[in-house]
Amino acid sequence: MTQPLLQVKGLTKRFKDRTVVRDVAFSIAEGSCAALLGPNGAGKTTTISMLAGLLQPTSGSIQLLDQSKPVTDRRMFIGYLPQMPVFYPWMTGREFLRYAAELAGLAGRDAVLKTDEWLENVGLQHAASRRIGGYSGGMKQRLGLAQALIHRPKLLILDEPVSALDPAGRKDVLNLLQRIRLETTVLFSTHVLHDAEEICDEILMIREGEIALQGKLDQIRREYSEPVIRIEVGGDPVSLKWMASISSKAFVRQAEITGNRARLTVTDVEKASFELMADAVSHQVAFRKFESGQSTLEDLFLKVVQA
Ligand SMILES: Nc1ncnc2c1ncn2[C@@H]1O[C@H](COP(=O)(O)OP(=O)(O)OP(=O)(O)O)[C@@H](O)[C@H]1O
Repeated sequence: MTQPLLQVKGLTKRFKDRTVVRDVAFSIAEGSCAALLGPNGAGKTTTISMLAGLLQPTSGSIQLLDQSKPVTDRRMFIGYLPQMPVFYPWMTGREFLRYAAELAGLAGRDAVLKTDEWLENVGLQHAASRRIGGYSGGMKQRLGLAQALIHRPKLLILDEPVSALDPAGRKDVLNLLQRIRLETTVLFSTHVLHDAEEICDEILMIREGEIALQGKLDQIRREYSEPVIRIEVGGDPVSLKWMASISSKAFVRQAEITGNRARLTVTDVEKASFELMADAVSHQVAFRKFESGQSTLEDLFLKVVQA
């Protein structure tokens, strides 16, 4: 069993009379990659800021553990990249990273060596002598990652690391995170499920400041996947009337019908497909689309978020 690296209990943050993070509890095992997933305003940045030590919790505990022993030097243990990292645009990439290395406690030759090593790791060696003001969003984010990792932290915490990037920048940063996660435990926040699915093995879904769902991605996928049928019919009165009647079928557990489209959660996908088709043919319904399969994590995410 892998050791927990981070243990959070009862974490709560109130701003004046408003509670924006409420009784959040989770733990992150060494070597895992966890996504804190939630819609805008769910409380991701507030939670991450408390974990990074930038915001004082109203109550609750955050424990960092190294081989089961409490960590005292948080600065060396954690690498952190905020949602909007601030760079000095007049500095070169190399100057900035050297400065970051010194701030992280590295000195002299060690700082120089680490600076070069990380410029190369994030693919910025050729741009190292250029001013950051001329960097693209993806380059800045890679520089931010190098800054967060230069002191070899055990835990890397990132707040929406790819949200502001174009598809190419996003891919660059996700690839880099994929590589890093082989040796560093990663926690990152995102409101994009796809980003979480791409590199993470654990998810924590947060909604209105509370954890709505958490666990291993595979397990959640298995546990919550349900047989689903999606139908689209023509806009004629006969088809629409039939559509409005299908939610009462015995095999339909849940129906979301909007006009000529329906998404049905059913008990048995084969039986339901057969009966729906036979019924539609006998009523002369104009089918445009009929799709059967399992619900996706996206369906679950939307359900959790919209609940
Ligand atoms: N300093 C503050 N004072 C008062 N309310 C705050 C403060 N910081 C955040 N909030 C509120 O707390 C809630 C959660 O904000 P937070 O930034 O943590 O959400 P988020 O999930 O990171 O959202 P986003 O994806 O938009 O960044 C929001 O309603 C926000 O307005």
